[in-house]
Amino acid sequence: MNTLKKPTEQTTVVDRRIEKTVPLVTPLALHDEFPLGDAAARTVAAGRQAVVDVLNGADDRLVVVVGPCSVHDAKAALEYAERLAPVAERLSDGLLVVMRVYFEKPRSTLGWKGLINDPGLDGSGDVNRGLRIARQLLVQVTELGLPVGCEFLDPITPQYIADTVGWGAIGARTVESQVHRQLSSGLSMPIGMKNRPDGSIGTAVDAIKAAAVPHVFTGIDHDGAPAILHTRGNPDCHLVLRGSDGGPNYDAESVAGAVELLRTAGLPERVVIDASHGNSRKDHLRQPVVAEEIGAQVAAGNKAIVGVMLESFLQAGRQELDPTRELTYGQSITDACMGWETTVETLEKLRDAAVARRG
Ligand SMILES: O=C[C@H](O)[C@H](O)COP(=O)(O)O
Ligand SMILES: C=C(OP(=O)(O)O)C(=O)O
Repeated sequence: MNTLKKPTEQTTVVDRRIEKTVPLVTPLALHDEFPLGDAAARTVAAGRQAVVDVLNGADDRLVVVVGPCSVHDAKAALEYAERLAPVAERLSDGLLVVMRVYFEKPRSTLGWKGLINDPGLDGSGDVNRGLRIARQLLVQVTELGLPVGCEFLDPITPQYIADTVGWGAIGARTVESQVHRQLSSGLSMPIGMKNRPDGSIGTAVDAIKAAAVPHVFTGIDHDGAPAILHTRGNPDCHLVLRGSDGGPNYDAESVAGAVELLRTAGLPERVVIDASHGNSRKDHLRQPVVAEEIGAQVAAGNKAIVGVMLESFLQAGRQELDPTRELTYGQSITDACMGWETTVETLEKLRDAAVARRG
């Protein structure tokens, strides 16, 4: 219910297209309900620092951000995390594994906008429930010792979940947005800036520069009260090459071009490469091939490649969100993902590539 009291004349001009307003849980209440324990907080802090060390060349491993395109079922996502944790440990001499736990989906036009926005998968928009499920899962995954990666899309939600996140992304569709650049300047973890869907890398380079410095913008504080946020600037933003509508940009020539752009901009020469999206043309069968080609560049000594992103779930492929039939357990309802076995093989090859580069 909108409770603003207004004179009659004003009621004819205010909120003409707001159907209803529902109170939102406060960040503090959600933190109290699902607290991040000491061990989980250590996982977050250590994960962030390890990513920064890889970005800065102090750690010669590859960061691999791997997991479902989106979480729509917390049970399946937790099962995935339970499988991933021991694999991450086994390959930790070459890889720093961060699990993709994505709750916010930017859409090209329309579509399901992710579990925080619509946990019922039916357009009912129960954001309070979505935030609860999301935070609980994030805490559970970090309790397994796995650092978590999220895309930040809504400028309000970080207050609810950002303390659990080890690595963040600003997506291809929002990398040009001042709101997201300001937000990144205040986020506590390293942020990957993706190239634009049309392929513009310059826009992501601009985002890295913009987020590196302090900003002042409006948001909410932990009590949920409106607040003016003064940020410190984020020195740990970096480029993510995700291909484009026109084709991939993971090949050696494209990577060299991107690194040159970073060098010319006076930025550290480091890139994460997303093997999915424009680089696989959203074909999950292409992802292991792309990852292998990225691995070959790494094994040949390319030190600018500091990370790889993979979209992977328990079951290969994707399914339509169809209310008339039951969903297949552990399969993506957004972009197609690699299945579990292929994921493990791909991670093992990337680990070998990182170890070969060291040698
Ligand atoms: O990662 C997921 C999708 O690529 C992204 O949300 C855009 O999806 P859409 O083009 O199907 O809307
Ligand atoms: C939406 C995503 O990617 P992009 O912004 O590159 O399309 C994603 O990684 O979920």
